[in-house]
Amino acid sequence: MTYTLILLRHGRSDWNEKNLFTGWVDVDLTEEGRAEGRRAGELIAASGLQPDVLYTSRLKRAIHTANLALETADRDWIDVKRSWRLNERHYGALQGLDKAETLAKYGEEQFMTWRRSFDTPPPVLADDSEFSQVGDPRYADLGNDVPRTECLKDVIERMLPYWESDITKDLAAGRTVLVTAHGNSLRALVKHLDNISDADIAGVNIPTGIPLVYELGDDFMPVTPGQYLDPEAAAAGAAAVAAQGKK
Ligand SMILES: O=C(O)[C@@H](CO)OP(=O)(O)O
Repeated sequence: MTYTLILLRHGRSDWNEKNLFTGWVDVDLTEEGRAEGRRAGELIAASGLQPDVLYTSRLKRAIHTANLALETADRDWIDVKRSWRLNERHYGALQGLDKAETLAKYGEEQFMTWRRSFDTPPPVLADDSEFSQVGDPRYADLGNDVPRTECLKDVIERMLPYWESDITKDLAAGRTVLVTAHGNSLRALVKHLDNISDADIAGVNIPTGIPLVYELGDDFMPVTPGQYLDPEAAAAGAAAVAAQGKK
C-alpha cells in the first residue's frame, strides 16, 4: 500500500513581485500567481490525481492558490483543513524589507545566513511593527506565542507535529492529500521526507505553483523520489528563487 501526497507552493505574490521578505505578512497573489494556481490544477487533473483533502496555511496566497487549483481540477468540494503550522517561516525584522537592499546593506554572507541557514533566525520583529502578527485574531489559538522570528529549525519543530498528528492520519485513511503552503514550510517538509542534512537543505528551493508528488510507504516516507508534474518549469522556478535579491 502506498499513499499519495501532493505539495504545492503558492503562486507568485505581490511581495514576490516586489522582491520583499514576506514571512507571515498576508499578501495576495498577483495575476500571474493566480494563473499559476489554475495551471497547477490543470497539471493535477492531467496527471489523473484526485485530491481528497486539502491542507493549507492560514495565509491567503496559499488559500487562493489551492482554491484556483481545485476549482480548475473540479475538486473544489473536498474537505479543507488550515493551520498556522503550515505558514511560511516568520521572517522576523526582515518582513517588509527589500531583498536586494538587504543584500547590498549586509553583504552576501549575512543575507544568505538569514535566508537559508538552518538554525540562525533573523532579528526579532517588534510587536508594534506594522508587519507584526501579534494580536491577529487568526492566531488567537497561539496566545502570546505568535512568532517574532523563526529559522528553518523552528519551522520544522512546529510543522512536523502537525504532519504526524493530522496529515499522516488522512494519508493512512487512503486519502490523496494536497498540501498548499510556502517556500520555507515546504522546504521543512521536504527536508524530512528526503532526509536532507541541515547543511544541504540550504541548496533546496521550491518553485511557485508546480505540484510536487510523493508516493509514500507505510512509514510515510517516500518509496520513490518526489516528482514535479512539470520538471522543466520546476527547475527554472527553483533557480529563480535561489537568485532572489541578486537582480
Ligand atoms: O520572503 C519570504 O517569505 C520567502 C518566500 O518568498 O523568501 P525566501 O525565499 O527568501 O526565503
